[in-house]
Amino acid sequence: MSFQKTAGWLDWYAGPAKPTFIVPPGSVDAHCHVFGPGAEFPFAPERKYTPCDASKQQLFALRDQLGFARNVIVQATCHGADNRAMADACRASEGKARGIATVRRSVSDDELQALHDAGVRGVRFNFVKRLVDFTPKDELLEIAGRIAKLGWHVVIYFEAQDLPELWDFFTALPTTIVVDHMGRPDVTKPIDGPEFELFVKFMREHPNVWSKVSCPERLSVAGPPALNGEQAAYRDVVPFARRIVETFPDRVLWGTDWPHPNLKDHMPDDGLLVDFIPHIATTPELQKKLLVTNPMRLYWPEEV
Ligand SMILES: O=C(O)c1cc(C(=O)O)oc(=O)c1
Repeated sequence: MSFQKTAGWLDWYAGPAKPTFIVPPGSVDAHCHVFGPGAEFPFAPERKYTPCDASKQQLFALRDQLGFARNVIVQATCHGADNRAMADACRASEGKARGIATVRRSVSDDELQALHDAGVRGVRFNFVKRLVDFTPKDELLEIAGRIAKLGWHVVIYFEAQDLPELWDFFTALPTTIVVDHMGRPDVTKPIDGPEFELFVKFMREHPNVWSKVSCPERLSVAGPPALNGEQAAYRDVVPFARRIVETFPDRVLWGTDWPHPNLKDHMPDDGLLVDFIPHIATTPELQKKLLVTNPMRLYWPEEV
């Protein structure tokens, strides 16, 4: 099948810089996606956007270029609950990728087991309205109860203003919870204002909650973009990410978010995104936790 990209779609950045920051050995890019390729793994009919292709081979080439050892491949919403592209990439990685799936209540135990065998270790619940249709909470709780038995966790994606309304649901989940992109703070608001404080409280009061300190390119308002060798990109996001890394050093993960769906302004150079890391994890100890120890504990516990 051939697909027409959403109007204005920005393709991922070809030929990223070699990062100046050398990541510690065994580093994990804990949030990235594959898109199709559409001809092999068609995009889902219910999708809200149609991306460019971004194949497993291209993802693995990026991993090597950036100096990373492993990936966690998160099911992208353009594939709905059809996990074939993600699972195929995990299987092809020879143990160097784990996956996060999207499933419906109708998923069978055999299907869950097959995903587990491919390397899946969690499911994603998405509350960002421009990306997905609403799924009833009782369906999500039922899924969470089932995947908990496999030792999986739940990844949640939501926007900061929706946390109050979602709080009771999130705190009822029985597994480890991983928040995508710091719960998308509005970085024009004060770092010690009520909105971000609520997110910090969410993590402080719930030791099962982890956060990805990813996506400065999505959250930044003031820039500058990670392009053309910029070594101090997305300065307005730094205090937010740094606060989470320093307050919860054992519950943070980092990912490129390649191939960066739905960016409207610019497509970052992923090499320069890696150079963002030492601004938010400022010591070798914090960097090792963020990039190696934490993701290994969550995704490859049998190796630690
Ligand atoms: O903000 C987004 O548009 C976005 C979309 C998806 C997805 O479509 O799965 O994943 C992300 O991590 C971020």
